[in-house]
Amino acid sequence: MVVNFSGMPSASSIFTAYASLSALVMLIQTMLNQLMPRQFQHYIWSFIQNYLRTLPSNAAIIIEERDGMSSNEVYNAAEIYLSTKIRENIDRLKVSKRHKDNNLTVKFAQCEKIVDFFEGIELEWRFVYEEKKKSSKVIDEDSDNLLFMAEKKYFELCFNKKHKNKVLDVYVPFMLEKAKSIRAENKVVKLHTLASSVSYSSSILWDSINLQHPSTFDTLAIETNIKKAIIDDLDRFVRRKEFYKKVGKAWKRGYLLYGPPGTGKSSLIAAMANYLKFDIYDLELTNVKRDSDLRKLLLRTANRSILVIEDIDCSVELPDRKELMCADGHGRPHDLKFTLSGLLNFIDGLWSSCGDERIIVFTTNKREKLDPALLRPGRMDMHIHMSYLTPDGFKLLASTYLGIQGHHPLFDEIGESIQSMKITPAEVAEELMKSDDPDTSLQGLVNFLNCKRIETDLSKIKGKEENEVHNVKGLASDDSDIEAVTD
Ligand SMILES: Nc1ncnc2c1ncn2[C@@H]1O[C@H](COP(=O)(O)OP(=O)(O)OP(=O)(O)O)[C@@H](O)[C@H]1O
Ligand SMILES: [Mg+2]
Repeated sequence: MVVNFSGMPSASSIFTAYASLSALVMLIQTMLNQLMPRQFQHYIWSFIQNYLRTLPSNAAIIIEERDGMSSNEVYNAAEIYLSTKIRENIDRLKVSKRHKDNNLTVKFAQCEKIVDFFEGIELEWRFVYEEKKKSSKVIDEDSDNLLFMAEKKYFELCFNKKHKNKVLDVYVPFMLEKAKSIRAENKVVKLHTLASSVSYSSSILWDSINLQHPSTFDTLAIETNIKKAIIDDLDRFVRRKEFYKKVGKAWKRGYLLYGPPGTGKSSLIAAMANYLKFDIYDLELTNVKRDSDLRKLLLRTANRSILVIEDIDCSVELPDRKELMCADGHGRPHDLKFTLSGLLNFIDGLWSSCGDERIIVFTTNKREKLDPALLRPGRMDMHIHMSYLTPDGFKLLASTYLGIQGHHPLFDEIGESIQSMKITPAEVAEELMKSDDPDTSLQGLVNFLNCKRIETDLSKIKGKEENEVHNVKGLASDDSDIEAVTD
């Protein structure tokens, strides 16, 4: 952190001076705004500031918006931190909202001040905005954009000189941390998907939209102990930065979600993202043609994110690298397709060591169809079985979809049916959405479950009959051909 100290007057005297001057300052400001040209206003302001700086025993930290060509993290943090103090402290506010934001951004306007108290220290913040006479061109290091610098913005933080070390060593880091957690709280979770115009020649890019999936751990109907184990695992993962460093492992975690369609695999991923406020990168393997594309895409994923590869069993044929080398004929690695080993090695190696707090999730309907390389111990840290609905899971759905908190006369009947059949949460959720009236919805569900039971019984009978015919045929053709019988 680069600190810019101005040789400064005393905090108490500057505060007293500000206090007594404050009314006068407001008056002058109003007059200036109305009567004088902008340049002259600026001159008067500089004069007042310089006068205040001559007061003894005060220190001030200047926090400029930019540090040379790159943006200043302390400035950004100060802006966020102070936005939480603004409403109660000052009356002139700047309010804005970008399209992608959920909340209003509140900043304080030129020459307003905020007094903050930290462990008995009084700290006064002021925001200063200066227009430069001549604009200068610089390249923004963060975004590579060309900027025209026609203004200078900075915060001035004044306090008593004797607290200089504490302010620098404790208060400023405290403010940085606070800003980080506020930023995380307000973060809009994004869903990154592959840009649609994909061809062999053009490179593939991520496209992002706000994740609108409302699934949370509260709305997810899965067994309570599984839910708790997942939440505990995620919590442990995010707080273990030092642990991963100590043991020399990349800070990443892999989850394999498996189970029938409609049991909540995708909903669980959304719940994880909403819980951690991590962005999701949905990697559609069918759109990726080459190992090199895959590497590029993976390297363009941000930290604190979840990389998702859905339906890994059927999304793409992943031939083994050896086969491809043979196909090439010269023993050269083939680049026209990508390989499962390429994917897994890259994820385990370079990708995870290039970033922090990476989560990777694979989903499948059929775990038994997966390549053994994926199931190898240590590859995926947690295998989560998403199964059919349980009576408890149903109660949670009834509470989320219909607002029924306690018991309902139809619950026992529905519970018994759910217990004895394979019903997915998706099927039940669909039934519960059919009416606004809870009684009608539940009755609809009872009817649905009865029909399903009849269908299941019928198909069982049909299956049994076919099996019997099959057995008789097998025995008739060849007594020893047990394989044919069992097939
Ligand atoms: N466990 C669950 N808890 C709450 N709602 C669920 C659950 N499972 C499914 N649903 C509901 O069913 C819909 C479909 O579920 P989801 O897409 O998460 O299933 P999936 O397991 O990913 O299915 P697929 O294997 O077809 O991708 C969800 O939008 C949600 O409304
Ligand atoms: Mg899914």
